[in-house]
Amino acid sequence: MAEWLRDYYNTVQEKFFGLYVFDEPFFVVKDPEIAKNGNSLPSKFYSNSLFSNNTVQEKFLGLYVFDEPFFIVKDPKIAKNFLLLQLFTRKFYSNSPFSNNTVQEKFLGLYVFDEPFFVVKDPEIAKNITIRDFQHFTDRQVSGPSHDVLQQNFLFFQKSDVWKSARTKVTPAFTAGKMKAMYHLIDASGRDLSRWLETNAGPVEAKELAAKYSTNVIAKCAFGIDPECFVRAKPMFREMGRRFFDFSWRNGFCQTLYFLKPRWVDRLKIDFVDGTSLKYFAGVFLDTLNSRVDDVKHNDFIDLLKELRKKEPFNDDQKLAGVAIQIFMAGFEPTASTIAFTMYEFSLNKEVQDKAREEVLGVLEKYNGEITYEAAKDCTYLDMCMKETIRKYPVLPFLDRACTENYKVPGTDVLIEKGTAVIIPMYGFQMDEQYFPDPYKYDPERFREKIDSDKGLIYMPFGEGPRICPGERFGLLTAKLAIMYTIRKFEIEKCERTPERVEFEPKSFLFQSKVGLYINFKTLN
Ligand code: HEM
Repeated sequence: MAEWLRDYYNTVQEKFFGLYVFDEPFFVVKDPEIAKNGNSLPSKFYSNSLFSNNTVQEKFLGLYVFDEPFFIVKDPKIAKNFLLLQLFTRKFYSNSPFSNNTVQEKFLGLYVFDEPFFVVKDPEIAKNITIRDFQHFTDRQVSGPSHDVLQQNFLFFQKSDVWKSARTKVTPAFTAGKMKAMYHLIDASGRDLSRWLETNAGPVEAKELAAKYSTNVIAKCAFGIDPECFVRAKPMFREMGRRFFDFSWRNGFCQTLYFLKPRWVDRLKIDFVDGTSLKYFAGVFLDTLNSRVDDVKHNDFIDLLKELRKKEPFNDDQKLAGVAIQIFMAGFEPTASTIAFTMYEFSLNKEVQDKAREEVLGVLEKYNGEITYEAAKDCTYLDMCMKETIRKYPVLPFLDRACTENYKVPGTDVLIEKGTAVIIPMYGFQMDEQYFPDPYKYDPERFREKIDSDKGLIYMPFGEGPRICPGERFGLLTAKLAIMYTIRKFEIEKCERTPERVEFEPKSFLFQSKVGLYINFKTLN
């Protein structure tokens, strides 16, 4: 990467160029005169005496002194507010802070602290990295915490052969047949949601509503319990789940470090999520596992994990608990977020909502008014709506990979060295108007035709390649059912507290709205 930055440096004719680090512009100096003047950094830079007509108006700037990046802060808020992980990926992707430079290129590089990151802007390179040349990028850059057996068994964090073996064992849990077998558990949660709305119609915070529903679903499927999120005032399962991704400084800081400074995580033994919640979920899972009589089949994830107990490397119950917690963690939040953002967009786009309802009611006539697995499959317009939701709100802002074998970018002299972090800014691609015109418009019609990925990736809400999300089918079915149960009986409307547009929470590495997504649910006549 250092080499690449040198190339980058050599191609720029200007005396300086710009880069974004997080969502803020960096000013990189190429001119010896400017660099020399930089010796008296603090006063000169701070006082604007060098570049009075340009970027030193910004709140901070950066420069290289030889090959060391320096970051000069001019704004007191920045230190507090640097966890803008999700937005930096889009800004990098879409525009250069200084318009005439190399961000027109197919990729760019940057330092995050002292680590080089390779940022992809080209669909073909994105496809090569995730699929065709996957053998060079088998791992994620994110830390694989070695200090804790539960978190070590999160598939998302696992590396190389350990990941490959675990992934092979877990994949059979997500086939269409397994989804069908678990359908009754998801459906029961859909009924809970619908019943709750019947007595609580009016303004409701959609994310909390959706999180209760998806927590019910995954608790039933992976922990064998019903947490009764729609019945109890403060269900423990939900309260503990909330701690995983709430907007605390602890989560913001630690979870960002997992992606940007994995070595610190290992050294400092930092947990990705709150330790009390981890212990709680492990306890619930192990209680269920140990109480199950061997020959009774439940057709849920626990059955599969019980099978795995007999085999390596899942011969330790703590490891199995880690897998169950991963299913919960990776599953409940993205699913809830997809449901909530779909409801939110329906509240703003009545014609889309009406069309989806018309389809659902039409399909249900064929199934005697019953929502079934087959009925859900028949709602193809609703599929288009889901796809549009996760285009605009893709849960994760980017895909991350680590280069596991030196890789020469085809058609260039650029070498990505083993160990370099790679970022594919999914949000950038999915909001790029050359691929998705008028990108802020919620328009499910974009998905009437299949997105062409022959030449490269432009749409990847579940990731791509061997590390693609295994829960895609499960997540989409769960989200679809929630919407079907809602719109068949309720009109979703804007209310006074509905935000005009969504602003993303800067402390979260996932896309989450900064404010509650309040919307009105009105019973249909
Ligand atoms: C709408 C819902 C969901 C979305 C948008 C979503 C999105 C994603 C994305 C973008 C990735 C990273 C893929 C990559 O790096 O190429 C991922 C990974 C993963 N997801 Fe999902 N996900 C969803 C639901 C679920 C569900 C329901 C489960 C489990 C029940 C799940 C389990 C996982 C796991 C275990 C991984 C890591 C896979 C690996 O590294 O091999 N996800 N998901």
